[in-house]
Amino acid sequence: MPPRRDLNPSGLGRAIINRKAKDAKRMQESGMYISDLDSTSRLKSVTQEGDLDEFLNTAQLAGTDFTAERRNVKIIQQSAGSSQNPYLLSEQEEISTLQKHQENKKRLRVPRRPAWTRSMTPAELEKQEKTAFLDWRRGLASLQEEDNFLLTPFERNLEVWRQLWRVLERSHLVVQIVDARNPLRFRCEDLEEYVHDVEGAEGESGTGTGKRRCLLLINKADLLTAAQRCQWADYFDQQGIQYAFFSAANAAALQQARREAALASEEAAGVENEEPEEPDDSTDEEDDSDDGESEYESADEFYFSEEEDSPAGRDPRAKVLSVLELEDLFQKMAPDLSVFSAPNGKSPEKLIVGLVGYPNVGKSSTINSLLGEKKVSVSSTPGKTKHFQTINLSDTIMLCDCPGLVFPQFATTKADLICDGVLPIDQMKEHTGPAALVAKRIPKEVLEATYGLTIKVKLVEEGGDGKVTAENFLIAYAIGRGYTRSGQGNPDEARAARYVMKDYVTAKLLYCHPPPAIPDSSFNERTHELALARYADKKRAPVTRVGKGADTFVRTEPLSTTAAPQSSKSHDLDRNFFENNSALSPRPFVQGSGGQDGTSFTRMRVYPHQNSVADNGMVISGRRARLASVLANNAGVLGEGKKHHKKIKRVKQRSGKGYDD
Ligand SMILES: Nc1nc2c(ncn2[C@@H]2O[C@H](COP(=O)(O)OP(=O)(O)OP(=O)(O)O)[C@@H](O)[C@H]2O)c(=O)[nH]1
Repeated sequence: MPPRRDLNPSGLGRAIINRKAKDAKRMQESGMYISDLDSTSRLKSVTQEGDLDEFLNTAQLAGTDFTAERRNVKIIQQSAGSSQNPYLLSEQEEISTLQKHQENKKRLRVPRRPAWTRSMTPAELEKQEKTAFLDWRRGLASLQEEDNFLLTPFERNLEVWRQLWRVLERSHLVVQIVDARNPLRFRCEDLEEYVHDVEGAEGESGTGTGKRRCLLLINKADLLTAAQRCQWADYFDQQGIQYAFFSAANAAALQQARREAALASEEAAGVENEEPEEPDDSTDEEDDSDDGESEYESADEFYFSEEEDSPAGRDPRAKVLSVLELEDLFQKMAPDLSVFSAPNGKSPEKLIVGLVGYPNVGKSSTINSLLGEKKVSVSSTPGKTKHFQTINLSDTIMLCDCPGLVFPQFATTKADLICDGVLPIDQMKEHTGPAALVAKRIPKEVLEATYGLTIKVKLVEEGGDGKVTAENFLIAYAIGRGYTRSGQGNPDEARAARYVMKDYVTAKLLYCHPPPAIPDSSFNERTHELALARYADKKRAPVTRVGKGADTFVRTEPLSTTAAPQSSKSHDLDRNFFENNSALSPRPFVQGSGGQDGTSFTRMRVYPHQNSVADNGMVISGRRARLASVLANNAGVLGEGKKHHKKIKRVKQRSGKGYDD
């Protein structure tokens, strides 16, 4: 007998189907035309759209009939024989482009949330937000098409902007976090203007405007020398910008040291390592568990401890604030909360600090360091934070973390955005542009010393210009690491580029943009000197060359730390030496085969960049270097605990560092 049909149509399966259909309908209405969406994909950051996507999304947002218009096709022509990368601008083009940007910067706006009241229905609210958003997108499109401006990929998903609107409405102090290596790239001036225009959370006209405050927090300040921070401080002072330097990485290192010191003193006192008890309210220490892993391993080598003793290092404007100093600054900068009174006359109980910024500038790390705990997941992949979160920092402060947002900006190139860590490297389709920028910004000697490579360049006598190009750098890197393309075994430049770009973004290859009117070369001179000192003892990887015809030979070059072009005499000498002493010559590095000399894996050998130079010139490990620098700068801070988080239990989380989820 066939099984009886279930006569009840309201089973779980039907409920799921109904739910999906409802979600899909809502999504259609909210601005994304795709239908298979759940709550996370609604918040997916959309910074790059194909023409068709853009066309359909615009049509969807408009919710009306549309007529397709033919777009003008721009052809970028490159003169034959030019060494200029077609994905980058020439020097002249860059100057005129920047000038044009400066003149038109007021036209780049953050989308505003239209005024709203509690009496509006959700549908009305939705409709007016979509209309305003569409107008905003049209404005940017006309900037691109009519005025021929090139814009950076910017956030196009209305849902993500809605997150920003909510964060701004809730916050009393809006902290814009920027990356110290390029603060102006990450600073959105219009956001600061918008903060002053934002209406109150109650949506009643005039209740919130002009009351919120802004602060520019320059995170990753550990990557700047004290002198560089002073130069930036001069610039920000001139512009009347409220700013502070901070390093979430230094703060985390200090917190870890505090935990280790506490653990060591417990052990010294002979305390049994039993199940940890709930911490006592009267103690300062907040946590006793630790996985011993630093979140900032990749950038660990950059601490300018010796700089802190210089006159620039003693300039209070250039000081890298500690966590407690930053918290104090929030309080000092806070507006009077009584002006934010709700209609019932009650003032807010806590200061709400909104944290806003581009992806990957370190918002989550800053929050973690403020909390002294890992509460927000940190990743080197941009765009990890998807939804805004509120976190109680203390009895008086609440943090509000906004997802990373790519604000509209005039573009120089997409390559710049990859270098700035705004666009994910794993989605990089064109690698020569970003690699050419790295080769232009980091001197040849530093590239060679960092990777232990010898980069061959075309000298003037050979018809070249003696400069490192993306191509010869990537080829040297790929050969040194044994990255070959399947098939003919040619060097895999695309793969090499991905590794190099990750190193650039995580600051293993460090370049800092100077304030306007300060030349690049002088600004980064000390940074490059320190990088050279750090890798001074690093050996060069052998270069494998294949000659032509009967003369074909494979040889390795001597290990040297200089990169002078070889004369024919030394060429012969080398050849002689290596052919006769092939047993002595180093073997090329083969991935997975252990150390470069064929011995077993050691961290020092495989990751030699994780060394740093101490004040006395000695090479010390990254974490020790960071700590030395932080301690030099904050004498006595090891004992400085934070009372208000002692109860938070640390949840062990994968850092995501070095991996892409
Ligand atoms: N050197 C250095 N690196 C830092 C610092 N703060 C964060 N980083 C690194 O920057 C990367 C991004 O940090 P996150 O805290 O995840 O950045 P986020 O702004 O929250 O990123 P989204 O989640 O994409 O919005 C990670 O690789 C961090 O290790 C710092 O003060 N110094």
